Amino acid sequence: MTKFFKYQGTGNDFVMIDNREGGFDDSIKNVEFLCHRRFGIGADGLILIENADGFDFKMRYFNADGKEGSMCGNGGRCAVKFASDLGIFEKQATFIAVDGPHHATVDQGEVSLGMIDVEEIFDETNGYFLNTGSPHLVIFEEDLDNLDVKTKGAAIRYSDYWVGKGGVNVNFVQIIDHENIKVRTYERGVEDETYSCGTGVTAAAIASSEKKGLSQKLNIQTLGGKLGVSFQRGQKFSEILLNGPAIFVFEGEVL
Ligand SMILES: N[C@@H](CCC[C@H](N)C(=O)O)C(=O)O
Repeated sequence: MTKFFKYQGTGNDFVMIDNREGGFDDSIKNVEFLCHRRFGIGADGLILIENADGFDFKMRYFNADGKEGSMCGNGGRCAVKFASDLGIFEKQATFIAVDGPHHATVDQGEVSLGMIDVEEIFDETNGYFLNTGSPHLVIFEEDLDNLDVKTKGAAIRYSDYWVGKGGVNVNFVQIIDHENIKVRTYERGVEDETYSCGTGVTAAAIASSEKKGLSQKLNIQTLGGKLGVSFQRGQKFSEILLNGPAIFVFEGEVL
């Protein structure tokens, strides 16, 4: 039996496993099964909390397709809340993930997560590309409510160009005003629109500030709720913080 916990961060949902003693079957088949919304628990991804020397914990992230992925921002926030609920730390945590060390703070249900520095924004034919721990394309749109995100996002993600680069997450952004944007994301590895994507809204906020002159502290409306992103701009984009809720949903055991 595998003991699991389900968490969500603005509707981006994750199966969480405490794997500090090892033993979890992290095969593609098993992770895909656990994330399956009909045959399994159902989630956009699965996260393992493991031990790591010099850190409070190590986070390993797998997409719903069962493959170990790049960084997940909402998953990172949920991992921090899970580790806090397990009693691994009190208010401040330092953990290691696939993209390097992260610092985070928890204040009840809110988690503020430090993201990796972003070196550069690349102009692409249909948007802006940046890596916030995961690869993201940011496309500005006038009307997000009436956009077919799944069809449009999949067409871009599966284009020869992006498949050749290992795939991409596609974020559609509508500017509301100087401090507010709306974001909808097609996620690689889930291969669908998710309710929210942490590394995606981080990319959207940086691109909105840099390319459209918006604030360096933005409120972001996603399908699953509100997130905040702030950062500093120097030679690169640094001190990037992703803030928002990370919520325990239920726990159980699965064969
Ligand atoms: N939902 C995540 C993003 C996870 C990574 C992505 N699916 C990929 O493999 O590129 C987030 O909150 O950042």
